[in-house]
Amino acid sequence: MTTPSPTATPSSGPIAPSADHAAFLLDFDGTLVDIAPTPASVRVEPGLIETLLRLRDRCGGALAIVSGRPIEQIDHFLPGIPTAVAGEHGLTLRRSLDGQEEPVVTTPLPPEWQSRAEALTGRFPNTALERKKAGLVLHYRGNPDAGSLFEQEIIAWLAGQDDFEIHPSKMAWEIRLAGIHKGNAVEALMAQPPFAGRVPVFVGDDVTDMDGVRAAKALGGFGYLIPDDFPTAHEFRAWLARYVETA
Ligand SMILES: O=P(O)(O)OC[C@H]1O[C@H](O[C@H]2O[C@H](CO)[C@@H](O)[C@H](O)[C@H]2O)[C@H](O)[C@@H](O)[C@@H]1O
Repeated sequence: MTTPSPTATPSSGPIAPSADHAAFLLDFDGTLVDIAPTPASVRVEPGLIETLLRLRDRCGGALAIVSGRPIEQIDHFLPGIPTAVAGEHGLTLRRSLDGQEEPVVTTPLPPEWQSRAEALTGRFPNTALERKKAGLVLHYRGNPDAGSLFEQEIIAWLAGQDDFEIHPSKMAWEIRLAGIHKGNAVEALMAQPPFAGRVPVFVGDDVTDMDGVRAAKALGGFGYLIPDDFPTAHEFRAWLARYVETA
């Protein structure tokens, strides 16, 4: 359990510990960047890199991105910015800027699911298949009518096995390893420097982020969701920009 720390309140919005006590663990899509038509088309807003670098500096390096995306995608959009990155909802972890991704032992995804998913997304225009280290995402933002059929198909593929689960995402269905969630990543990060001993502040926007919120609160910290606590991702980023100047 972390000891109580002074809180800082930027001119408006939720409270957070002062920067010399805080560790920030932030979601990417829908939080640091607005949701876009495709995963590749998200845009990092002008000023965000500067805010994150200042945040990392003010928090003694305790800045992590905890994303559903693979780590290399976070590196692409935020190169050299967060100290640590957890990818694929906590399956993968790199704890430091110059460190290596920690080795992961995964159950191999049954190859027939990949070919079934390719066939399925091939039947529906403007849908897409995203492959991860230990999972698949079937995106239907470009064709919302495909969503319920994707769900039914995936549920049928997964029947009779316990290694993988179906999870909802924003206009997407994801197959992931059972038991993997962002709460594990928050706990693992908070156990070691530069995060250990600080008060976690987790911010996200999606169902997958609720585990991060729960873990941060269980560690004596703060967990915030968009739109419950910040009306929009843009307003969260504006709050963060004010925080780095005042906290
Ligand atoms: O945990 P996050 O960092 O929020 O990542 C969650 C998923 O984000 C991506 O998909 C979502 O964002 C896309 C870009 O805005 C959007 O086009 C898509 O509809 C959303 O589902 C990413 O592709 C997934 O791998 C992440 O799990």
